[in-house]
Amino acid sequence: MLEVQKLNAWYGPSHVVHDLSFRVEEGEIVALVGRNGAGKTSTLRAIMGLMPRAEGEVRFNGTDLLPLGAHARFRLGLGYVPEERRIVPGLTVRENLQLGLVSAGRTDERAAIDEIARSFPRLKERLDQQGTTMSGGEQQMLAIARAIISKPKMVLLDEPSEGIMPVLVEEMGVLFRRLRDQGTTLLLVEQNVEWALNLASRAIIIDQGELVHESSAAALLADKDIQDRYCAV
Ligand SMILES: Nc1ncnc2c1ncn2[C@@H]1O[C@H](COP(=O)(O)OP(=O)(O)OP(=O)(O)O)[C@@H](O)[C@H]1O
Repeated sequence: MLEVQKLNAWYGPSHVVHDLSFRVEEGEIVALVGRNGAGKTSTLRAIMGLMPRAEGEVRFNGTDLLPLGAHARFRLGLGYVPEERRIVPGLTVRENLQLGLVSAGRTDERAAIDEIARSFPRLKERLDQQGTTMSGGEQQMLAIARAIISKPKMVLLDEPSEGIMPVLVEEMGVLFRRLRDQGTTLLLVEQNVEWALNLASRAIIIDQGELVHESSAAALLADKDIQDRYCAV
């Protein structure tokens, strides 16, 4: 579904992603891990068209994404939950969800919001509340809901469990498994390595912008040496 070939990316003069190649198959959860500053966020941003400069090839269901703008990538069915969540201040939960529909060009608004509210009971009770007045974990759930309301084929998630209380992290895991079972493909960047590896079928590690390890998630879960070498905080 997603084929990344010799991807390179830069912030100005700093070259932060180096010849990165990996694939994500349809319907799987892939964990992308590595220590702080390894280049995980930059990789997701390059896939989404949000890096100042990116070169190489990123194919999504055969279409080369790099020549396309970020908006066109959303429309092809790629969803993105950035690390900083970007819940819009001054807008209610419902209005934040509507933004997800608008950017994907989906118009059956009432049905879409009813449907998403069933999957996120915590949001259902708060549809008319300001999004930014919710807890950090609830805002993260809103950011995820906003990304999946348009039914993307694949979602890139940047450290969704960061700073979230354990009960919500648990709920998030259930949600990700359900999304996968419904056919959504997930690329999950995480610092919470054990949690991510328990959800994923495959794992990729990047270090200093390069791919240094690729295996089944179970194999990496069992390999504490590699985890310590590349994922220790
Ligand atoms: N806006 C920016 N301008 C310049 N350099 C940046 C910028 N954002 C990140 N970098 C640098 O790019 C490199 C990769 O950072 P990136 O955020 O992709 O790593 P990461 O693995 O996602 O780490 P983290 O877990 O801390 O988010 C780091 O050296 C970082 O300092």
